[in-house]
Amino acid sequence: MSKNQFVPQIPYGTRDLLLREAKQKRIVEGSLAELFSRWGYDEVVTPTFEYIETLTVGTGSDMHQHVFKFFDNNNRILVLKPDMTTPIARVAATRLKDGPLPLRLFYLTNVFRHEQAQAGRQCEFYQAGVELLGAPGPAADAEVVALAVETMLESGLANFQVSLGQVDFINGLMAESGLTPQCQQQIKCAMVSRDLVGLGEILATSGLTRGAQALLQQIPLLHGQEEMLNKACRLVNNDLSRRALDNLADIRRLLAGYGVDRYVNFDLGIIRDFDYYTGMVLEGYTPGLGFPLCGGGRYDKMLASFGVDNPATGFALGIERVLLAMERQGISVSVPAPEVYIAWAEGRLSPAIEAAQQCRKDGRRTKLALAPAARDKAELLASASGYEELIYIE
Ligand SMILES: N[C@@H](Cc1c[nH]c[nH+]1)C(=O)O
Repeated sequence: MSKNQFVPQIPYGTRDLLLREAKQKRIVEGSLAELFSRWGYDEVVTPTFEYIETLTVGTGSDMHQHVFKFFDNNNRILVLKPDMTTPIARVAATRLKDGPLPLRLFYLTNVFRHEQAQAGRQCEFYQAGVELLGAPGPAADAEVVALAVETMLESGLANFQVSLGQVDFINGLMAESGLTPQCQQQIKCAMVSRDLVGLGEILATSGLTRGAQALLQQIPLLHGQEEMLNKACRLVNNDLSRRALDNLADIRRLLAGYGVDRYVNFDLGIIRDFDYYTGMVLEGYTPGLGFPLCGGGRYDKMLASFGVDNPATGFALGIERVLLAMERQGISVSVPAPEVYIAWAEGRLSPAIEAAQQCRKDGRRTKLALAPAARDKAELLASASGYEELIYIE
């Protein structure tokens, strides 16, 4: 073997989805596409890459470090899309701006973010999601939360929870504290990564009173059912946070009508890694997976950045994360078995082709042997590969 033999590799954070995995992905995506259309959502497909100015609208400065960048022939910077919310906001504010509102759009796509790769968390990954544009208020948020729950049920998961937070709850507390924007940002970063020790250290040097520190330190621990919202309401002293809690209670009331409220709880410590959220935020979790299966929320300012001032809300689900959770929980996606294997004796290829074409016309999954084989060998091969039927042409 030559010393410099070429070993083909794939880039960091990418994966080949082979055979069964690719089939499972397609089955899950197919059933989600049907679910979304049953809820009145229409599919959109946008370019894989766009100009950096477009795709980083509202995502926060941190996102610049996480996008894959390259240049076009005119030296303009392009990026691979890190999510679909921004491209959909662009489409809604441009080509779809004169259509009736609200707009209900869905997507199934790969997205790209530079991350520390691990199982269920690659740099290229697949999302199924919806965006509901042009509708303010809890009715739209409740629809999105209910659909997030249905999405996970449709994928085959049973053991999961969708947690709801509200960015204005934390914003109100930050404003109440009088901390500098820089210190507020540090606190939010510690909360995004659920780093309670780091949060404690930042608060200890923040100059806040002990009472104010204790209040902010408690935020990540504020999760539970509706009683927790009442408890949180007693802790805060500002209208923004109180209105945020009322908003969550309104959404929760509507969710009861969808029959999904047992899958929903509250977590006031949720801070998403995109800066564009302006209201309710959601994250879906399942045991055994240390990161959310789905995430989303309300983003009422993003469309204004594209020139059309409309509210919006939505969520996206990580397809590989769902498949990984199902595998870990022993839930199988039933992949259709191969149906017919057509083998043939020496000189009988033409009638075998005819037989194969007939089976395919009849809608049966059919594989045709490409070389002659003895019947006993063909029988062995067909049963080892799990075919339902062998047709042997002699
Ligand atoms: N784009 C977000 C999810 C989302 C959809 N709509 C609103 N938020 C993400 O990838 O996490």
